[in-house]
Amino acid sequence: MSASAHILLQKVSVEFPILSFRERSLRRRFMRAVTPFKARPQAPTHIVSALNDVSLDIRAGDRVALVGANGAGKTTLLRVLAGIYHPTSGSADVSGRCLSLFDLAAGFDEEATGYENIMRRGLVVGARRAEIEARRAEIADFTELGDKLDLPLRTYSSGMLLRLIFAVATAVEGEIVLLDEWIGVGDQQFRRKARQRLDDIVARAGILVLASHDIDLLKNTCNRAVLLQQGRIVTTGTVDEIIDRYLAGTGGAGT
Ligand SMILES: Nc1ncnc2c1ncn2[C@@H]1O[C@H](COP(=O)(O)OP(=O)(O)OP(=O)(O)O)[C@@H](O)[C@H]1O
Repeated sequence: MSASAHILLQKVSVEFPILSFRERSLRRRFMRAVTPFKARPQAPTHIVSALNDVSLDIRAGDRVALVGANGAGKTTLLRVLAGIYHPTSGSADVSGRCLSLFDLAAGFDEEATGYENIMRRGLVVGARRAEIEARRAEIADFTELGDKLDLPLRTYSSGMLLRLIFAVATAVEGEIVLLDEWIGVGDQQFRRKARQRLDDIVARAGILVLASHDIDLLKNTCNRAVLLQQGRIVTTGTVDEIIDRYLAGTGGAGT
């Protein structure tokens, strides 16, 4: 297990400015472009505050459960840790290589072959070209897709696609593993194999951050938990304490 992994979030907020539908229409955008600046009406925007003043110190050995109702900010927090979103204010320092096991379909190209996609997606998850080339045969073997890897992705069944996506996403190791729900893919036999691979990756990681609504999974996998509500941390503690509190409705949906 990597002992050097460390995450330090200090007062992190993430806001999304939302343009109104009217403002996004092509005609409106054209009119704005041709209207002198002073004569333009103010853009009617709405701001969604997805994370608000979030501070966390996560160290090697921590298996952190992100707990909260729909829209609480769990995925946004994972995306900040993965470097996909930058904080609107505050700072996010993440030391250690991150393996982001969510948004898995990003970086795949329907028209490219399975083999070409192994390289494309590998680069998206931050692996080096030489590293992916060295692991190409192992990734191909893991998918059990054989000659189908020479065909474009658009010819794959959904199960075949998931095998490829999972095999590539888990081909490189991370000191920090970020998971948005546990991944279960494929038919029964592949699912067992995938579960074993994921268990091994998590066991070797220095830090795990797992967002899920599956209480048993969180209790069995994590040792710490963070309860989020409307983008704010309500409380942190042991996974049992926090889940009991969440289930009791303190920080749950609608509270
Ligand atoms: N790209 C975006 N643009 C605008 N608002 C967003 C965006 N992403 C998230 N949000 C908003 O931020 C808030 C937090 O969303 P997030 O996806 O982080 O919640 P979550 O806790 O992961 O929810 P769930 O359990 O449903 O997956 C929600 O109000 C959501 O509507």
